[in-house]
Amino acid sequence: MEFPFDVDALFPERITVLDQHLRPPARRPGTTTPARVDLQQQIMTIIDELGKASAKAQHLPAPITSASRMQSNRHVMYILKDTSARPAGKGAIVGFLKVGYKKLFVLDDREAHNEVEPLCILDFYIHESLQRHGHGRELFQHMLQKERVEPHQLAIDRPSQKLLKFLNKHYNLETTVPQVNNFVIFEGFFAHQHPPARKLPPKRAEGDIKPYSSSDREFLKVAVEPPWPLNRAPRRATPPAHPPPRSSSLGNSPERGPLRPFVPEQELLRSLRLCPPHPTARLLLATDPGGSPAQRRRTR
Ligand SMILES: CC(=O)SCCNC(=O)CCNC(=O)[C@H](O)C(C)(C)COP(=O)(O)OP(=O)(O)OC[C@H]1O[C@@H](n2cnc3c(N)ncnc32)[C@H](O)[C@@H]1OP(=O)(O)O
Repeated sequence: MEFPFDVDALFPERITVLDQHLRPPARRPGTTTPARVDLQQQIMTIIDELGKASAKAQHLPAPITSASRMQSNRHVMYILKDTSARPAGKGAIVGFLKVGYKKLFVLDDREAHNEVEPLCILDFYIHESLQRHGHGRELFQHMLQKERVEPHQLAIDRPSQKLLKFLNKHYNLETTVPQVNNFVIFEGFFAHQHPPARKLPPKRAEGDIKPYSSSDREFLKVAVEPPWPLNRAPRRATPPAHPPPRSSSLGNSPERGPLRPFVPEQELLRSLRLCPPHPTARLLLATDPGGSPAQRRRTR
């Protein structure tokens, strides 16, 4: 992937690691140094283009990786440059891997909920012309070493078939532990929780708790939709004009339909007993004059 500026000078190392600050790496001695703001603009251009290419490769309706999303999240991007081909002496980018810690509720093999904060594979892309040349493995290995994690300790955000094959081939990851969210975890995930699953800080104030295992890809569906099960259609006296969304089963992501009115209170409370609380639900209960504190406690 080529750019109209000198990628080779911008990223002196074969693999560059970027965090939310998008700081330009130190340049090689003797290279002219453009203004810092220009360098950061170049980095933002690279990230945006990589995000678009990755989305296209995965048939996503919109990129899940962009410079602005990097700046507003605590994700880490590993970017691999091509050190062999140097078109017009400006270098090229081979691909990237994006990771980040996320608080998730995952099921173990006894189907019990566990609150964990593992390192997650969020986005991964190698340029089409260079796939199956070992570049993906090189990036992945580098990330594992830097982050000090073992492959079975990772959670993967809705992996593609190619990524599942990749993980199987290079890391023998095959048997998954079925989940009800979009993350895939493999056998062995629960065997070693320290590290990488970060020790969680003391219980946060209720308002701070994030939605149920929110995937980075959620916003691709309906941006303002509340999470499952709050998005289920209310019971209706007359049949709906359209068939209801497919029901979910263990191991599959719940199918999300378009934004619907909230479920009736009793059904909502029943659903909430089955899953961790969500701020939207708390807001509903807090504004409901009939919702007693006892009812509210049941949602914890
Ligand atoms: C959470 C997420 O990010 S999900 C999205 C993952 N990204 C994508 O699907 C985008 C398109 N794919 C890619 O960019 C790349 O194929 C990656 C990132 C998945 C792997 O990078 P590569 O450089 O191709 O991997 P690398 O060369 O190190 O390993 C090759 C192995 O990956 C798997 N793989 C890679 N491409 C394919 C493919 N087209 N079909 C099937 N398996 C594939 C295979 O196991 C392959 O081994 P094989 O060639 O012996 O069958």
